[in-house]
Amino acid sequence: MKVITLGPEGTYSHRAARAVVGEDAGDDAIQFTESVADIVARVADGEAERGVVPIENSIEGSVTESLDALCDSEVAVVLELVTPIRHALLAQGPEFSRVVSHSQALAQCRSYLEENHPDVTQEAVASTARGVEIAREDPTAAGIAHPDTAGDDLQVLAEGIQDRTSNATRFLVVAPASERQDGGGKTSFVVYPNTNHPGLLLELLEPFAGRDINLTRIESRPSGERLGDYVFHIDVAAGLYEDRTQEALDTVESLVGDGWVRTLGSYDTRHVLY
Ligand SMILES: O=C(O)C(=O)C[C@]1(C(=O)O)C=C[C@@H](O)C=C1
Repeated sequence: MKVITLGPEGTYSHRAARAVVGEDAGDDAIQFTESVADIVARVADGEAERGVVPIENSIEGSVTESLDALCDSEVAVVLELVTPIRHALLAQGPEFSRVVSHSQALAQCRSYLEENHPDVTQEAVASTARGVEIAREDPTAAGIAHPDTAGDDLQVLAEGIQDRTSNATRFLVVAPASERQDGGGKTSFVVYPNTNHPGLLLELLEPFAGRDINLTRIESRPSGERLGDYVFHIDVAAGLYEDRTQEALDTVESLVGDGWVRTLGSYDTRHVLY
């Protein structure tokens, strides 16, 4: 199975993608791109069978680029992967003047950096692994990434530098929309009401609450159409195979007259340790 994820090699997304292709898969089973939106678009276009994208971190919250990509391209979600994230500080030596990493990784290590390296500048790049590549070429740069990315030429200056030991990131495995599943313990929807009136959100959530369906997450993102206009990402702890989920979905669809509801499908959760 061809899987595409965030590169270059060595990102946390790459580590999560390995769980999808299996340990025995060849090197060419995983392809890389440096944009999350591109991962989702290439799966939607049928160029890759699966895509692995980070969606939410326990410290820093949503990966908004991924949420927006799920609105812009039509795909299905077929699996959720949850992995612990333990960051290391990597550089050619202990003297460096800038830290280069993914914005999520920098934010997850905010307290550590403030306490230990208050004077270094912080630069966000497309991935943790891209930051490591920069550190490999530039002695003034340090990366924040998985310690295994250090190789022979970088020193692991500190390990476990995330602000909480419980740090974990949730990844979604996306597939072409035709592979949308009804089976699984969770279901994701994207709802664009395209209207606004008092109690609208309450009306959209009542169909779930009234059927005893637990919401595991709701996130609003700007629709991009106009200020104050939102798209809602809703995850529930129920599968589409259940009557109660179908009934709730029918009610939500009837509420969004000029808007739309995208059903991303049902899926299970796998916890991946590495
Ligand atoms: O840069 C990486 O290594 C990624 O896979 C991206 C990403 C993210 O977007 O959250 C994945 C897991 C960690 O939370 C840090 C960065």
